[in-house]
Amino acid sequence: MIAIIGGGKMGEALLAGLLATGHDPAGLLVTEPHGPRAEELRTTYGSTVVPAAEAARQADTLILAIKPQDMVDLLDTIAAELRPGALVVSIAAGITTSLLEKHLGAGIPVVRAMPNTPAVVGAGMTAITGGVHTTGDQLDHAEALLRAVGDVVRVPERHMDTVTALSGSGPAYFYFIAETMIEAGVAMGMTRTTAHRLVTRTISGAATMLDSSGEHPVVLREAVTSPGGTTAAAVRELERHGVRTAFADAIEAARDRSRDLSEG
Ligand SMILES: NC(=O)C1=CN([C@@H]2O[C@H](COP(=O)(O)OP(=O)(O)OC[C@H]3O[C@@H](n4cnc5c(N)ncnc54)[C@H](OP(=O)(O)O)[C@@H]3O)[C@@H](O)[C@H]2O)C=CC1
Ligand SMILES: O=C(O)[C@@H]1CCC=N1
Repeated sequence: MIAIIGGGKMGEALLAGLLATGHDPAGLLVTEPHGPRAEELRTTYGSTVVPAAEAARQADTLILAIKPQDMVDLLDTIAAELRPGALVVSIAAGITTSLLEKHLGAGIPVVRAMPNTPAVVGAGMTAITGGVHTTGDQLDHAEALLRAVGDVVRVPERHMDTVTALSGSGPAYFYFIAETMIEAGVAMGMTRTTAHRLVTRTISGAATMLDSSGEHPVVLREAVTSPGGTTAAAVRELERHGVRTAFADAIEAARDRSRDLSEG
C-alpha cells in the first residue's frame, strides 16, 4: 500500500501520474485535512482519504507531500504509527534526511526526493537521495515508484537544494517565459489563442529537440541565429537587460530558500 500524505498540487500530480501509469487505486491512500479538497480527490480519482496516522498504520511506502513548514508536526504524528519496514519518502523542499530520521526515530529508512509537476503527464524529473538507514533495495523501490511518472536521477544530498532550484521550481520558469512571450504577441496585435499556440508549440518543440539531439543549447541557439537576422537582434536585447544574470540569481535564490526551509 502506498500513502500520499498531502493532497495539494504536488501530491495530486503524483497521484494522477501513478494512476495514469497503471497503479491500482485500491493500493493508494491519500491524506488531506482540508475537507473540500479531500472530497475533490475522492470524486476525481476514486481515492480513499484517511487521516495521517491511519495512512502510516496501513502503508508500506509513505510519500510526504506537505509543506516543509508542516513537516515536523506530521513526522511527530506518524512516528509511532509506522508499520515495521515502512519506507518514508519526503518530497518537501529543504527537508533533510537527517531531520526526517531525527523525528521518525531510530532506524527508519527515508528517501528525500524532489519531483516536479510535469509528473502529472508522465514527464516528471525527480532526483532522489537516501538516508543513513536506507538500503539499496529501498532506494531502488523509491526510484521505480517515481519512474512511473518520469525520469529519476540519484544525487548526493548536498546537491538536493540545487536540484530543487533547477528542476523542482524549473517548470515555473518556463511558464513565466511562456506567459511573457504570449503577452508580447498580444501586445503586437495577435489573438491570445494564436499567440498561446505559437508559444506553447515552440517551447515544447525546442525542449524535444534539446532532449533528443543531445546537443548543447548554445549549438541549437546558433542554428536559429541567422547572420544579421532577427534572433541576433532579440538575443542582444536579452543580454542588454541582464536576463542571463537574472536567471543565475533567481536559481541561487531558490537554492538558498530551499536551504532556509530546513531551518523551519
Ligand atoms: N508544487 C511543486 O511544484 C512542488 C512541490 N514540492 C513539495 O511538495 C510539497 C507540497 O507542495 P505543494 O503541493 O505545492 O503545496 P500545497 O499547499 O498545494 O499542498 C500541501 C497539501 O498538504 C496538506 N496538508 C497540510 N498539513 C497536512 C497534514 N498534516 N497531513 C496531510 N496533509 C496536510 C495541505 O492542506 P491545507 O492546504 O489544508 O493545509 C495541502 O493540501 C512541499 O513540501 C513542496 O516543497 C516538491 C516539488 C515540486
Ligand atoms: O516552490 C516551492 O517551494 C516548491 C518546491 C519546488 C517547487 N515548488
